[in-house]
Amino acid sequence: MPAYLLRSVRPLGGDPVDVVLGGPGAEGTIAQITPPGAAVAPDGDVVEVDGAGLVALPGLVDLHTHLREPGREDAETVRSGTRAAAAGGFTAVHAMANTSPVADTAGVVEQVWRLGEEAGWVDVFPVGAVTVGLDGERLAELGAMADSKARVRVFSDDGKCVHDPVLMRRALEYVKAFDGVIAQHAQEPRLTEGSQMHEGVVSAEIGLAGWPAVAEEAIIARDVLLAEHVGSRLHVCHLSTRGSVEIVRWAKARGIAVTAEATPHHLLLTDDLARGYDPRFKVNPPLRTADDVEAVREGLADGTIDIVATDHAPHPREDKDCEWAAAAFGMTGLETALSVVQETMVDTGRLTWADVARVLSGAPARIGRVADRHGRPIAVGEPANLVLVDPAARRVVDGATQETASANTPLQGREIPGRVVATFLRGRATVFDGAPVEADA
Ligand SMILES: NC(=O)N[C@@H](CC(=O)O)C(=O)O
Ligand SMILES: [Zn+2]
Ligand SMILES: [Zn+2]
Repeated sequence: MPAYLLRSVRPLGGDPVDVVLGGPGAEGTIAQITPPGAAVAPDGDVVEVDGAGLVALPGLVDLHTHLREPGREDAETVRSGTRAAAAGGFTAVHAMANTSPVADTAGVVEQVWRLGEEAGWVDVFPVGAVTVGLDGERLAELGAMADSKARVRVFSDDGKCVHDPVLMRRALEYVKAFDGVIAQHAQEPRLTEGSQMHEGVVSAEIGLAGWPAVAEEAIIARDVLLAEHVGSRLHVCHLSTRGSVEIVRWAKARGIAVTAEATPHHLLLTDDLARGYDPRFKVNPPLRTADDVEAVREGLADGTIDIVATDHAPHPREDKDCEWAAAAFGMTGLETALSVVQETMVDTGRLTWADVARVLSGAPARIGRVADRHGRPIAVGEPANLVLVDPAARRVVDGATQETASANTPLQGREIPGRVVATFLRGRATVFDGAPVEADA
């Protein structure tokens, strides 16, 4: 593996520096950070990169990815999904548990973890299911998953809501023993029976069954109170409404240990897009109104929302190329997340690149309890997990040419800013010159 000498990159968008990754005695770590032109090439094989204009960020960490393996390898595999993650600038992803079989035992989470190690594109941290089979009836063996090789700390029935308040309470109590967190998919099931899109003016006009904001907000309100009552840690998945932002803001002011995520699509897109009945825009929770999008941006800017998580949800063509009501919920996001955050938050002046490093790397690593290895500062001696971004580039999204095995991007044909030029995982380039690099290449 060569060392890399990155000339004149801008860590967190700050002043240019030279950065050296790896070299004798510093394998896998950041070896030097110097004023531009002052870095000394290490002995041995060195690749020099002209980094003028490039922003360096710590490798991105996704707390919410669906890799679909085991069971739905027609939509994605650990290999294809993590290659897509590297292409998007990620060095770690948390893989959701709604696979087939469900990741509800030590055996399945270890299998997913091992597949991630073998693929080598990013570190894969399996999420464990809260309930057996995601059926919401019996707690899964959370302790066994925590103690397994996969060291699970994040537990979620994502795709489904843990709607029984007694089970939710027990799960919150149980994970305290190993510093775990329950990541809730907040969707009151009775209020969303048959729901197809956000309940509002557009759903009434086009005649699709509504998914009211209150179905999300009622669960978040209940869960922050449960987290307070038992003194445990709650994470709110893909929060999408103004009311949800307000509840989390209230809970944080009260000192409740709650964290929240927003997806790129809820930062950018609205329910108006359902008018064309194109199932690309069908997702859980649904795309909401422009006012909700504004509230989510405000929440991310003021720290109420801790992180951006992709909720990358690949689906094969036959589950998306059909009429709206029959189509699966979900959209891909790993390869466009950073660009959407740039467009909605950085280019609008609402977040700095240092903030982006926090919401897409530092904070998700802390919430997922992997901050000993990921989401670290860009400093000498730290693991060389980095992404180099060209914020001046523009590109047109095409699902057919992405690394993910599925084409259900909601941004098809759209021009977005920013491009990942290189991704480094412990000093190895997983992406170079904008293209994925096989480990043995
Ligand atoms: N977001 C989605 O619409 N779908 C996700 C499940 C989920 O995140 O709730 C999926 O697994 O396809
Ligand atoms: Zn979900
Ligand atoms: Zn999800």
